[in-house]
Amino acid sequence: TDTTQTPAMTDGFHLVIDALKHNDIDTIFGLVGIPITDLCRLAQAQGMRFIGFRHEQHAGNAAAIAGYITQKPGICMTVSAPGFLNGLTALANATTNCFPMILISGSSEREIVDLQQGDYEEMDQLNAAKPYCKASYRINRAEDIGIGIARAIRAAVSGRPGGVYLDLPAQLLAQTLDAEKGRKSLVKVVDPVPRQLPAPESVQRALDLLKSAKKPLILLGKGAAYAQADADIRAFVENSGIPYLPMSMAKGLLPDTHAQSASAARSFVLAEADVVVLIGARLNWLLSHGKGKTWGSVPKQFIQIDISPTEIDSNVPIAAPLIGDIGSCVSALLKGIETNGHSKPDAAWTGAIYERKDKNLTKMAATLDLNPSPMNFHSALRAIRDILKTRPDINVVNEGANTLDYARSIIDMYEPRKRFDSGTWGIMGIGMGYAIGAAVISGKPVVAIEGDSAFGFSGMELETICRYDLPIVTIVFNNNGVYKGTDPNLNPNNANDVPVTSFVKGARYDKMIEAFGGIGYHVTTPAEMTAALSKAIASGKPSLINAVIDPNAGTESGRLTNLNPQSGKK
Ligand SMILES: Cc1ncc(Cn2c(C)c(CCOP(=O)(O)OP(=O)(O)O)sc2=O)c(N)n1
Repeated sequence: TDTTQTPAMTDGFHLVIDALKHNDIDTIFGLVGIPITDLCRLAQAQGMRFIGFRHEQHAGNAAAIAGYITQKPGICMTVSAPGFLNGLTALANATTNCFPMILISGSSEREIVDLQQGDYEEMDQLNAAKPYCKASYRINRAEDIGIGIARAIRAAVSGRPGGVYLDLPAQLLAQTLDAEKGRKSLVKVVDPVPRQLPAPESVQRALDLLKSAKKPLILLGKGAAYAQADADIRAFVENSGIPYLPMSMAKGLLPDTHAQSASAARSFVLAEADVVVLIGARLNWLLSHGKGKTWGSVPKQFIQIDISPTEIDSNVPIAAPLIGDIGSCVSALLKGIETNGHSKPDAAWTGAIYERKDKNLTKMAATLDLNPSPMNFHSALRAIRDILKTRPDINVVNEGANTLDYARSIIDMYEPRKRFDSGTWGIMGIGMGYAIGAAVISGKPVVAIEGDSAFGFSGMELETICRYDLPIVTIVFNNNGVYKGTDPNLNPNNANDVPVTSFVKGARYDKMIEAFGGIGYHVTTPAEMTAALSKAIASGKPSLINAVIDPNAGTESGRLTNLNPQSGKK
């Protein structure tokens, strides 16, 4: 009898899963279909967690948040062409926000696509992705799957984190390879995020500038939260005594109730500071590009920590660039202020900030204490704030216009990497994807505070949330429209036309989640909000609170009203 053993074989399907697992990746967010359905089945069969979505953009957003929380790339898997395109929005958003994720999409055969012969879901995905992500690769041979996935992982997390596109032509998955050769082709990425230390002379320049400051300010961006250098960042703020301002996703690095937080005096400190230390915060539109009336007339000198040298001088001259990873740079500054004879800021500066904070907080408290009917953003958010203050472990997702702007200042955060919002791009639709990503990865409950229009972008994922029985409470701020719900019908030819910003009056979003087995609550007062939110969190079940908000409350575009173009026509 023939005693020669036919060599054991493997295939592209198995090598993709083996390569991900070989790099300690255990979760895939995606939406199946040709050619990845069997790949996702195999992932599950091999013990990976596959979370199936209803739209690829939300799977991608979940993957992005997984990356932000873990510093390992979140994985989103989609079908070719339209599925890839739906995921591309999330990939571009991840890249803009510096969240590490890999969008893996099946694709059509090169020989057909390149001759444009009209393949099923034909698209040149690799080139379509290039402008919107940090790197994009295609793997054509099974023996290259190991190095290809390693390359994608390193590209996603090293340097400035971001989105990577990985293109897998359908035939690649079907290719077979000697099992031993396949095993040897796997690559475990070594030191994917190497420390990048700042030059000593750069550190000294920054310390000398800081020492000369009369009104120093520290600005913490979401990069500072991502860095997971929490203890050193807190020590640098507290040991230097310098007031700090957290950007929205950096809230919680230090508790928002911290004495050195200048959030309640944001306008004052941005205008009055003379030396500003930027830690993981870029001078983009969120910071008025570092110039103009936001920054007042006091000349500013910036110390900027960034991993990328070309970020420096992007908008305004930077007096003391510190290039390196945030952990290494903050650690160097922390050591330096101890040895460089740094003294705490003048009491005149910290006292002025305290005074301004106190005045602003008193003014805000007055609005918060009002209890109008129907509820407005403030009265609803006050009830939510008082519940969340008792549960610092709960993740908060937040999007909308007024809902985003008011929640950012009213809902205090106490722990890092617990607030996920529209971020650098101001994108709507991140809600349910971010909530699922945060719940799956952190294992902690999520409260998603959503404008009703914002919720609409990802609302169908309520079914996903119920299917995986995730402890996510979605609160819809229901004011019957985009921004507000009070626009008139402007159509001179149709008295029954619908105003461009309006939604169904009195919509009951709480009934939506009941359709999938979740628990719905309908609230019209802060007291009802308090009761419903407490019950929903305690239940640990997928829940939705439909919060009726006064359609007249708020402003168009929230605080961005001024970005709406105004015609010069008189
Ligand atoms: C993908 C996408 N589409 C549209 C917008 C424009 N937009 C939209 C549609 C917003 C929603 C505002 O309505 P809302 O009900 O969610 O907010 P309120 O909190 O003001 O009620 S905020 C905003 O900038 C966007 N930012 N992103």
